[in-house]
Amino acid sequence: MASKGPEDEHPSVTLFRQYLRIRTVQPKPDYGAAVAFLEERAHQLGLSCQKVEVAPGYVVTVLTWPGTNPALSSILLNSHTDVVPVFKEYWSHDPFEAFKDSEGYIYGRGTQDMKCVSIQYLEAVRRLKLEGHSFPRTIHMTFVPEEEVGGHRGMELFVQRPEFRALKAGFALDEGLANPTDAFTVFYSERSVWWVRVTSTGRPGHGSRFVEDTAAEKLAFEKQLHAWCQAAGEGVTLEFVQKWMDPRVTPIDDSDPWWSAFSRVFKDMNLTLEAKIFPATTDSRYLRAVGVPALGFSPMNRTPVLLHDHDERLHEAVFLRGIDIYTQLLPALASIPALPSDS
Ligand SMILES: CSCC[C@H](NC(C)=O)C(=O)O
Ligand SMILES: [Zn+2]
Ligand SMILES: [Zn+2]
Repeated sequence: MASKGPEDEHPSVTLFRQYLRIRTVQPKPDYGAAVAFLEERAHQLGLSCQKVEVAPGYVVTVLTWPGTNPALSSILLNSHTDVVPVFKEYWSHDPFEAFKDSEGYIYGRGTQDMKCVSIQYLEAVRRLKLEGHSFPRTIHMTFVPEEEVGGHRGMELFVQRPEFRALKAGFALDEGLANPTDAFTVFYSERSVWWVRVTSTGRPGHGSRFVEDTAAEKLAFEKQLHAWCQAAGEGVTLEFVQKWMDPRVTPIDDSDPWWSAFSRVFKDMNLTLEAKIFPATTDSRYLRAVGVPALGFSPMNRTPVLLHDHDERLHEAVFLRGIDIYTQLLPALASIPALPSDS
C-alpha cells in the first residue's frame, strides 16, 4: 500500500506520530511533556482532566467522559506513558522521530507498547462524541507513568488512592500484544513475575569463572536463591525488586457480562479473538488485585510482536483499524445495563 503524503495523512496518524516524538523513555522519561499533550487532548475533546500526583513528580492523568447514569460503575481505559530504552545503533530510523516509510510503517519506540493504544482510545472517544453519542456508563482514560519499571510509582500507588476509588471502575482495558496472524489476542491474566536483585560485596572477578551453568538455572526457586546467597558467604544479599504473589483471572465465559459484551463485538465484526495468559506482566495485575476485572488488549493483528525490540513499528492501516475496533467496543461496554456488582 502506497503511503499518503503528509498533507493527506489521516489526522489520527499525525496525532499518533506527535505522541511518539515525546521522549518518555526510561530511565528519565519526559513525563511533563506527555501530561501537557494529554491536557491539550482533553481540552480539544471537551473532557475533564484530573492530575493525580501519586509520588513527587509522578502524575496519573485521568480524562473523563461522563455517562448518563452516574450510579453505574465505569469503564476504565488504561495505558502507560513510559517506554523502554533503545539501542539507537540497531534502528533503521531514529526511534523518536516517528518516521513513516513509503509502505505506511511507522517506526518508533512505543508504536506497539503502547502509545498506539493511548491514541486509539482518545480518537475513538473523539469520534463517538462527534457523532453525538452518549452512554450510560462513564468512560475514564487513565495515563499512568512507570509501568516499564514495575508500576511502583504509577498504578501500584494509584489503585490505593481515594481518587481511584472515586472512579468507580467496574471493568478495565489495558495493554496486550500484537498477533502476527489474522487474529487478535486478548489477555485475561498474566504470569506472576519475580525480579531479584542479588548484591555481592565479595571480590570482583570475571563472570566466566563464577558459575558453570547459567544464572537462570541456578536462580530457579526462592529457597535455592537464599541457599545460594548463604553459600556464597558473608555480604551476599538478595532483594525482590518484583515479587507478585496474587495471580488473578478475569472471567472469559459467556455468562460474564463484560466478556460477553467484549467478545460479541468481535463476533459482530467477524474478527477472530484468541484468549491467552499474558507471558509477562502489566499494570492489569494491580487492577485485578483490587477487584477490577481487566482485559489486556492492543488491537494489532497481522503484526509481528516487536515490543521492547529494535525497529518497533506499526502499520498505519493496522493502527487506524484499531480505532474502528474501539469505536465498536466502547459503546458495547459503556451500555451494559446495571449489574449486581454496580449496587
Ligand atoms: C515487572 S514490571 C515490567 C513490565 C514490562 N511489561 C511489559 C508488557 O513490557 C516488562 O515485562 O518489562
Ligand atoms: Zn507496555
Ligand atoms: Zn513494555
